[in-house]
Amino acid sequence: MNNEKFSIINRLKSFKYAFQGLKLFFVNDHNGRIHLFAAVIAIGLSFYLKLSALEWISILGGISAVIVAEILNAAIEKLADVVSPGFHPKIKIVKDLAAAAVLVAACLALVVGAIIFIPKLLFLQR
Ligand SMILES: Nc1ncnc2c1ncn2[C@@H]1O[C@H](COP(=O)(O)OP(=O)(O)OP(=O)(O)O)[C@@H](O)[C@H]1O
Repeated sequence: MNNEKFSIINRLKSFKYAFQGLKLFFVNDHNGRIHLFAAVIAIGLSFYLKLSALEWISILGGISAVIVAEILNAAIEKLADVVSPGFHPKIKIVKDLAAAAVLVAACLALVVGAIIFIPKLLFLQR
């Protein structure tokens, strides 16, 4: 437990650092930029297709799961590169597991997107 006195300034600083992390991810990280682009497309399509509240929740849930997984994956990769700059079989397992988390979230988001968008897009063309 932290015995430091509660300070609103320190809480605000934590937000500042978190936003610095977000900026690092979405501006400097290639995967982050790709995910931001995909999220913008999905949100744009959701507005265009006038999704219901439940459909919006599913799409936003999918987007956040992928972005959260990718941010944690990027953080783990950076930490692993400091801990072991050279090849290490255990670092391989750590990095592969972190990448697997992104893969699972991305596949599920893709399925959710397909279930919601495909019937609406097919219906639009008739
Ligand atoms: N230090 C290491 N020791 C062992 N295996 C590693 C190491 N670094 C990377 N690897 C292997 O290479 C794969 C890719 O690692 P890397 O850090 O390049 O991830 P990436 O997703 O390609 O990176 P980026 O996000 O920069 O594109 C890992 O999943 C792991 O199997």
